[in-house]
Amino acid sequence: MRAVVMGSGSWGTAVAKVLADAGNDVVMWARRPELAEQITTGHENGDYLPGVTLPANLTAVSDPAAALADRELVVCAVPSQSLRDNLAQWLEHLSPDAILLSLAKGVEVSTGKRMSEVIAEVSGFPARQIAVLSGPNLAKEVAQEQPAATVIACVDEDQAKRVQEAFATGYFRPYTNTDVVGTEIGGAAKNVIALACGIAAGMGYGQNTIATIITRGLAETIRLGAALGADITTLAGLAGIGDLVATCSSPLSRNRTFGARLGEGATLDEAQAATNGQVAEGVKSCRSVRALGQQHGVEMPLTEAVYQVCNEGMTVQEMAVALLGRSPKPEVYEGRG
Ligand SMILES: NC(=O)c1ccc[n+]([C@@H]2O[C@H](COP(=O)([O-])OP(=O)(O)OC[C@H]3O[C@@H](n4cnc5c(N)ncnc54)[C@H](O)[C@@H]3O)[C@@H](O)[C@H]2O)c1
Ligand SMILES: O=P(O)(O)OC[C@H](O)CO
Repeated sequence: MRAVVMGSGSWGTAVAKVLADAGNDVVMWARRPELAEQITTGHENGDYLPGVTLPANLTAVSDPAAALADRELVVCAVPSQSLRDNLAQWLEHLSPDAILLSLAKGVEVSTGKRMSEVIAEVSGFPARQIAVLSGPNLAKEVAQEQPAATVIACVDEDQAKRVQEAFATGYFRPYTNTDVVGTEIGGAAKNVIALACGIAAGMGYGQNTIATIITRGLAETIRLGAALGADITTLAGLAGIGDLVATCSSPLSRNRTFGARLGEGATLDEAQAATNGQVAEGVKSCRSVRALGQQHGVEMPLTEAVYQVCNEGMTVQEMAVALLGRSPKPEVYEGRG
C-alpha cells in the first residue's frame, strides 16, 4: 500500500519501519524538519529510537500536504489528546478513499470519545474507512524485530484484512477483529492500570501485588467494555490481557515508569519532567476512562485511585490504604448500577 505515518515518535517510527519492511511504499511526517532530514538521510530517529537503523527506502517530510498526497493508508501516530487538532489540519490533504488507522491508546478528555469516534467526527469518513491497531507492542522491541503480534480492528472485515496484509512481516503478526470498541478500550484502560502497577513497584511491592493489580485491572476493563458494547472476548486477547501484561510488566513502558517514579516518592511534576518528552497516555486518560465508567455506572476502583493520585493530590500511601480498605466482594460480580 501507499502509506503515510503521521507522527514520528517512538511508536510511529517503529510502525513505519514495519510497514516498510513489509514492502509498502512508506513516508513519515515529522513536525520538525531536522528530524525528517535525520530519518531520510541518516536512517535513524535519534530522539525516540536511538540505535535502530531504519530502512533505506523510508523517508520523512515535515509538510503534511506532501506527506498525505495520494496515500491509501494514513496512520495517525500522535498522542490521543492532540489527534483532533492534528487531523483537522490534515483533512484537506486526505485522499477520499484512504483508510485512517489510529495507533493512539487513549480517550479524549474533553469529550470522552474513543479515537475512532474522534476520527469519524473530524473526518466525516464512514466507519469502514476507520481502523485501529492495538496490542502488546512496546516500540523498542518491535523496532528491534523481536516477535510480536497485534490486532487490527475495523467494522469492515475486508478492510481490516487489507491493513493486516500491509503489516504482516516475519517478526510482526497482525490479527483482525471487527470489535473496534473492545480493541480501543483495552488499549486506553491498560495505560491507567500500568500506572497503578508502576506505583506499586515503586513502593517496593513484589509480584503478588503486580499480579493482583493486573487481574483486577482486567476485571474493571471488562466491566467497562461490556457496558460500552464491546465483545469481552476481545479483552481476553492481544488488545486486552496481552497489552495489559506487557505494559504492566515492562520497564520500557512509559506509563509503568511514570507510576514507578510516583511510587518512589516523586511529585507529578518530577515524574513528568523525567519522561523526556514522551507521552504517558494514562496520566490524562485516567480522567476520561474514569468518566466513562461513571457515566455507565461501572465500578473502577483502580482507575479511580490512579485518577485521585494524578488529579486530586492523593498520596500513593493513601491510594494503597483506600484500595485495600474497600468492602469485601465476590471475585466475579457485575459491578454496575
Ligand atoms: N511507544 C510505544 O511503545 C507505543 C506502542 C503502542 C502504542 N503507542 C501509542 O501510540 C501513540 C503515540 O505514541 P508514541 O509512543 O509514538 O509517542 P511519543 O511520545 O514517542 O511521540 C509522540 C509523537 O507525536 C508528536 N506530538 C506530540 N504532541 C503533538 C501534538 N500536539 N501535535 C503533533 N504531534 C505531536 C511528538 O513530536 C512525537 O513525534 C500513543 O497513544 C501511545 O499510547 C505507543
Ligand atoms: O510505553 P507505554 O506505557 O505507552 O506503552 C507502550 C505500548 O502501548 C505497549 O503496548
